[in-house]
Amino acid sequence: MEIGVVGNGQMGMTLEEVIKDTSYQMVKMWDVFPQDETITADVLIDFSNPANLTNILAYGVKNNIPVVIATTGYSNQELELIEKTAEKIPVLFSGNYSLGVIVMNQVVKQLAESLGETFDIEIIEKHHNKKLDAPSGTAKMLLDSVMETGEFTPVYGREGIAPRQAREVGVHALRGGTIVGEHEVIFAGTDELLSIKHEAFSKKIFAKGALVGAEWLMKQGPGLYSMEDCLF
Ligand SMILES: NC(=O)C1=CN([C@@H]2O[C@H](COP(=O)(O)OP(=O)(O)OC[C@H]3O[C@@H](n4cnc5c(N)ncnc54)[C@H](OP(=O)(O)O)[C@@H]3O)[C@@H](O)[C@H]2O)C=CC1
Ligand SMILES: O=C(O)C1=N[C@H](C(=O)O)C[C@H](O)C1
Repeated sequence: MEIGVVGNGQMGMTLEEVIKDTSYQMVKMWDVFPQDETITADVLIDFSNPANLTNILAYGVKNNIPVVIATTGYSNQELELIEKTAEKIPVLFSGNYSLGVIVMNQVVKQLAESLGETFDIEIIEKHHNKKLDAPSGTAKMLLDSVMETGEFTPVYGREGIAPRQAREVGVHALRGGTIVGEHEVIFAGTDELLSIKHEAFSKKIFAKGALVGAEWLMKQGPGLYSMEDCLF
């Protein structure tokens, strides 16, 4: 598999390192993806910035190349563009490519179905002090899973007199040091609390997951896929 890597920051460099231990080749790496790229690859993997999205998707469509999107922090308009483009080429999109988080997301859905009526749900994410977007792509994915199960209102942080309302889902973003990524969802009931937490100890888990996704995506037709589609 010949891979084009978009992003030569922390994740791009981690992916390059991980690719070296496989039979795959990295054909090129970009920080800013140009409008007129001519190089060919079997698949693009993007760990960069939403600013690259339009050019990446246009390149994918023009050359009929599948795209794995790992960048986070997209606007609703950009998410619509991803959906539209996936009608033409295979696109894999996940706020998190680690196996643990994908399974956690499934469990959160089940817990929200069972407990959402009676327990209070809060999502807490912690990341390094270089992270640009908040809340994290993973926190948004976990929130979407809760929202699928019923009528909930997201509340992003609290300040001042802000008593909790029924069916709120609190979402809290913490930033500091070199935390790789931590996500916790708590289900707080009367006199009991259930929580599920994932901690990443290395960025390699995301790179390895994206490669599993890329290999799988190359065998799919046009469509918008999740890592759940890929793994289960
Ligand atoms: N889905 C997942 O599993 C994971 C997703 N991510 C996401 O991947 C993305 C990259 O993360 P990470 O490598 O840590 O970030 P870095 O800041 O280390 O790297 C960002 C890269 O994007 C490039 N870039 C291109 N255009 C812009 C722009 N307009 N503004 C800023 N950067 C730009 C940077 O180029 P330059 O250096 O020239 O500025 C750099 O190569 C983030 O969105 C992050 O949330 C991260 C880990 C896991
Ligand atoms: O920016 C990061 O570092 C990470 N971003 C992803 C997110 O926004 O959820 C995934 C992971 O937690 C690391």
